[in-house]
Amino acid sequence: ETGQVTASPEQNDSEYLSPVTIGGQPLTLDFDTGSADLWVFSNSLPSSDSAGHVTFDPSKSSTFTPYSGATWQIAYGDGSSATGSVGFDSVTIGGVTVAHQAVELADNLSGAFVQDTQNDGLLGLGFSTINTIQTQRQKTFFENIMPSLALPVFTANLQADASGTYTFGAIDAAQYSGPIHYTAIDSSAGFWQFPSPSYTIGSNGASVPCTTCSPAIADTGTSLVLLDDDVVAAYYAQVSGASQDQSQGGYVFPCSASLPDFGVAIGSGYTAVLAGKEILYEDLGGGVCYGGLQSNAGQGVQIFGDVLLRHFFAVFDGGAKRFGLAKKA
Ligand SMILES: Cc1ccc(-c2noc([C@H]3C[C@@H](O)CN3)n2)cc1F
Repeated sequence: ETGQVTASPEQNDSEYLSPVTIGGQPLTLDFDTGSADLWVFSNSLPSSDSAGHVTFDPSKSSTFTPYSGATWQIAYGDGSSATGSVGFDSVTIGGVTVAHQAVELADNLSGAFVQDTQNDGLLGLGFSTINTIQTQRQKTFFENIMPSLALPVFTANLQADASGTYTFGAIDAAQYSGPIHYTAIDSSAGFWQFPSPSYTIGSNGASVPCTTCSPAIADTGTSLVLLDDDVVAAYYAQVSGASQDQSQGGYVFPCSASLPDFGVAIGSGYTAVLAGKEILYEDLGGGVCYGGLQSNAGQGVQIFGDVLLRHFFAVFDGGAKRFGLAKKA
């Protein structure tokens, strides 16, 4: 079987939200290839936290079964966090259903989630080695559905400031053109992780080998592209007027600045290039703009988020354990 759902951007394409039905209840979730928990706002949250959000009410689902004693607690790259209890229910995405999916019910979460009222929770599409359910971690929606899919894959066709698509079980030829450039992934850390051994700066920039570059992960749940400090410094050294602004939390530059193209290696065979203008992430006002390339704060992994992914058609191949990018159709 195959299924397809829309991916709708929030402001600044900061995240993409997709419709999911859980126990017959429709919710809007942030699909995140950088984590492996499926959690939702639930009616056990204080109303001060759930105001403005759609909440899942297990008592209204005829198919919900509690997983008594199980708990979960998760923290995200930006410091946001959530915790709660666990049950199992039927989860449907684009007509594709897992009957017995672990569903994590938030009964406590950090402010950023409360304020983000379009978002009713997250759906992890990483590997369940990083699922946080204790004492027995549970599989993701994709891991559960994979054996029933026509192809053991899902694709992300995110768009800049427009509605895109997640597709499960097929690589839709109508969504891309030319070859898909694959790299093998190492899922041992729970991510869609691959080496990124070089980068390019400028339209005819030579490829800079980067033997010390951290491996990269494809992360639909991260808005920006977070790079090793030496790489991001090398880029903004080419942008006149760029500086690191502590108050804004990263590199800013004059909105009128000329931005060089930037390319990152996807494994050793392909360099994904972003046009300079695609690196202007947000206009902060006063002629100051915030960059889409920022530091990974020495995390030891480079995070290729939506600023990169929204310019490509991305294939997450769970069968062959590989990740691929292609030009959009
Ligand atoms: C308010 C809010 C905060 C964070 C996130 C978030 N979702 O995915 C991720 C990245 C970072 C890494 O943790 C896994 N993928 N971050 C979503 C939110 F709605």
